[in-house]
Amino acid sequence: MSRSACLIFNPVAGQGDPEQDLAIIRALLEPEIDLDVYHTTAEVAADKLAELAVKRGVEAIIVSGGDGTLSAAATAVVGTDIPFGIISRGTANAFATALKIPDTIDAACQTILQGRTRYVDTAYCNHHPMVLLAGIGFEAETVEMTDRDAKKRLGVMAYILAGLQTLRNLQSFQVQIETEDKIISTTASAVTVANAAPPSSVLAQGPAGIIYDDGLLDLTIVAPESKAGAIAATFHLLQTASSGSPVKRDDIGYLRGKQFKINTSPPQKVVLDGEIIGTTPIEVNCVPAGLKIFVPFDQAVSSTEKLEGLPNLMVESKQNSKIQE
Ligand SMILES: Nc1ncnc2c1ncn2[C@@H]1O[C@H](COP(=O)(O)OP(=O)(O)OP(=O)(O)O)[C@@H](O)[C@H]1O
Repeated sequence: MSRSACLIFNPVAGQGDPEQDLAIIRALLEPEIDLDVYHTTAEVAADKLAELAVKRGVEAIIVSGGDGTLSAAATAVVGTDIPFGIISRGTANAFATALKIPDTIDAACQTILQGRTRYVDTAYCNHHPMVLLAGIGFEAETVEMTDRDAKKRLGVMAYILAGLQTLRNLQSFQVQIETEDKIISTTASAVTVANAAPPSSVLAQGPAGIIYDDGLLDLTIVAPESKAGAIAATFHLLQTASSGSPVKRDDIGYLRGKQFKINTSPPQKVVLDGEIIGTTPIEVNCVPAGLKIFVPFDQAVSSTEKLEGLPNLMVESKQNSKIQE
């Protein structure tokens, strides 16, 4: 057998039968990959298991669980250059969707077997590694209201019900956002800094498309003046995200940058990749190409460079001499 990997498996994630899920994963992967399987427990989380795997110098790390498990494991793999395989078995599967990885066990395993990898950006938020997004305000309140029991019973509906409940008590706050070249002050109900985001993360969808390998973060400010305005703004974000056009409402703003320092008055809860990490202030810094993930063959890899066609082009490698004309 030529390939090996550490498989980190959360036995309580999602609504499926974990024993059956693991049997399917093993049946699909083990003919080609020598798997070393570790289960997460209530005490030993996926980040600890991934950290130990990195220390052992494994060839690849494959993680199977919900968004919490995938994000936690990814934090230990950021910056290591160890390929990261994603087998999503959660409620929302935002992690896989944001990174355009299939979210069925079968297709996710095929993606890993194909062995194609690409680099994606990550970020640090107050020194915590971040793959998807940091949400201030509305999103953090919604996540806090959605418990594991509700998710088991209701699935994604649990988030929607919690969202509606939060909307009923919609709070706005003063926010100050410092970028590399400006300081912005406004009133908002939600501020979201996204490295990557699935379409379902509506509050992150200010710009037309979030690019996860451009070395930049996308910040969206949602500042409705009433509950009716909040519903209209959310609907507008849904529409513009699906049509790929930028937002056009006065109560929604967005900008891109390599880093953001954000403070609010009063302090607001912060959710980072699905987990509450504390309250504002936060500082978020992009880490270009921080994570190497297995991706499907049909995923278009956007080019990071285009030089061909330029007049009198000559490109020289710094090690060798001229390599392209
Ligand atoms: N063996 C276990 N027993 C109890 N809890 C566990 C165990 N393994 C992991 N956990 C807990 O599972 C949580 C992570 O769950 P995860 O997010 O992967 O699944 P989910 O909640 O079903 O999915 P989603 O986040 O997509 O809704 C962590 O809080 C972790 O402490």
